Amino acid sequence: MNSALTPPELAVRTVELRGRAESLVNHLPAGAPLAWLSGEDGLVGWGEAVRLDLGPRPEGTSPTDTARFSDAARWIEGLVAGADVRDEVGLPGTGPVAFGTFTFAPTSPGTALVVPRVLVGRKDGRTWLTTVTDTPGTHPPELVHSRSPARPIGPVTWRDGSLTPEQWKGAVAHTVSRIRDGRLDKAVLARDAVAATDGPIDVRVLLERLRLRFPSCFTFSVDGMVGATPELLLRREGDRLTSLVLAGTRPRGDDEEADRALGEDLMASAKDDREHHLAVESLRTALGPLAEELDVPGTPHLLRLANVQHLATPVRARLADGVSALDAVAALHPTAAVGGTPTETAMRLIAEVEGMDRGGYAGPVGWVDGAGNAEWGIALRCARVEGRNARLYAGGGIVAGSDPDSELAETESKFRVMREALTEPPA
Ligand SMILES: C=C(O[C@@H]1C=C(C(=O)O)C=C[C@H]1O)C(=O)O
Repeated sequence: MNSALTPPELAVRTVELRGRAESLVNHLPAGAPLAWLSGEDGLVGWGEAVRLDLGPRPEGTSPTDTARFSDAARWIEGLVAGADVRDEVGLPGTGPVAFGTFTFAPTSPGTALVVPRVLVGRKDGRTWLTTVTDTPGTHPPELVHSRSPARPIGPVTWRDGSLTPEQWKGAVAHTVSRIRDGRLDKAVLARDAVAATDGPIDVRVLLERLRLRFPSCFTFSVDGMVGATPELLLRREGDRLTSLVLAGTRPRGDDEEADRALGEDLMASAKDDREHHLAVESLRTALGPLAEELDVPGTPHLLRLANVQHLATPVRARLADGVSALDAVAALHPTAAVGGTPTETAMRLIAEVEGMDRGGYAGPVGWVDGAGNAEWGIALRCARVEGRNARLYAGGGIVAGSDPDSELAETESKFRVMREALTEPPA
C-alpha cells in the first residue's frame, strides 16, 4: 500500500492552444510518456506531479477483489477536493487528469495512477494544455523541453515467453476438457513473448506507429504498458456510459474475397456466438445494478481492424446517481472477454495454467478527470516495455468447441500489433 493515500494540494491550469494540428505524440519528451490516443484526438502527458502505486494484495485474496479500484477512487477524490483548478476549456480530459493502469489480478504488482505535470489534449479540433504545480501561478519545469528526435528501434530478437507454443496448446486442451466436464463455460487463456533490442525502446516510436495503423483503437502508454486496444471497457461523459464488447475473432484475409469469407464465417459460427454472448452477458449482469437505462443490441456487428476482425457489441447506459467511472470499472472488470464464465472459476484456472503473471495485461488502462469523465480500455494488443525489452501478451476465449492450433494462430494474429510496432522500418 502506498503511504501517499492523502495526495498533496495541487494547482491545476488548463488553457486553450490554438493552431496546433500536429500529432500529439510530437509533444512528448523521451522518457516515460503517458498517452491515450484515438486517431488525432486524445491526451498525452509527461512529468509526474503525483503518483499512487498500489501494491499486490496478499496471496489468497479472492481473484475478484476490487480494493485496488476503491483505493484509487478514494485517492482521486482527495486529489480533486484539494486541488486549486482553473480550467478555461471544460471538456472531458481538461482540469486534473490521472492516467492509470490496473493489474488483471488483485495479487499482481503494477497498479499505478499518475497525474502528469504537463498534459496536452485534443478533442474535435480543440487543443488544450494543462499544467500541474505545487504552487499557484508557477509553471512546472517540465513545460519547456527541447524536442529530442525519436530514437529508432534497433534489430529485435525474440524468445518464447513463459510457455512454449506446445505447452500453451496443452493448457488450451486442458481448459477445453475442464469446460466439457462442466466445471466452467469459458476461460480466456493468454501467452507472452519477449522482444529484446539493442538499446532503450523509445515508446514515442511505438505510439506513433500504433496510432496511425489503428486509428479506431485506443493507443496507450501508462507506466510501461504500451499498446493499441480495440476494446473500450467504458467511456463516461456526465451520466452517460458507453462500452464496446469484443469476443470472437478471425484473421484478415489476403484479398477481399478471402477477407469477406472469414468475416461471414465468424458471423455464422456457433462457437464464436457463444463466446461473444458470454462476454455480453457478463457486462449486462455487472452493469445492470449501476444503470438507470441499459441498451444492449441483440446481435453483434463485425469490427475490422488491420490485423483481425471481431464480433462487436456497443453498449450504452445511463448511470444511476453517485456511480463513478471507477465504481463501474470495478464492477465490470474482468468481463468474460478477458476472464471467463463463471468469473471466479475462470480466474483461478487462468492463474493455474498460464504459467505467467498477466500484470497489467487484460486489466483496465486509461484516465479519469476531476469532473468524473473517463475512458478506460482493456489493456490488450500490448506489451510491458522496460528498457531494451518488451513482453508482449495475447490471448483468446476458450469454449467447449475450441481447437488449440486455431487458438495459437489467433494469439499470433494479436501479437502482430506489437510485433509490427517494434519492427516496422521507419517510413
Ligand atoms: C484476449 C484478447 O482479446 C480478447 C478476446 C477475443 C476473442 O477471444 O475472440 C477478442 C477480443 C478481446 O476481447 C487479446 O487480445 O489478448
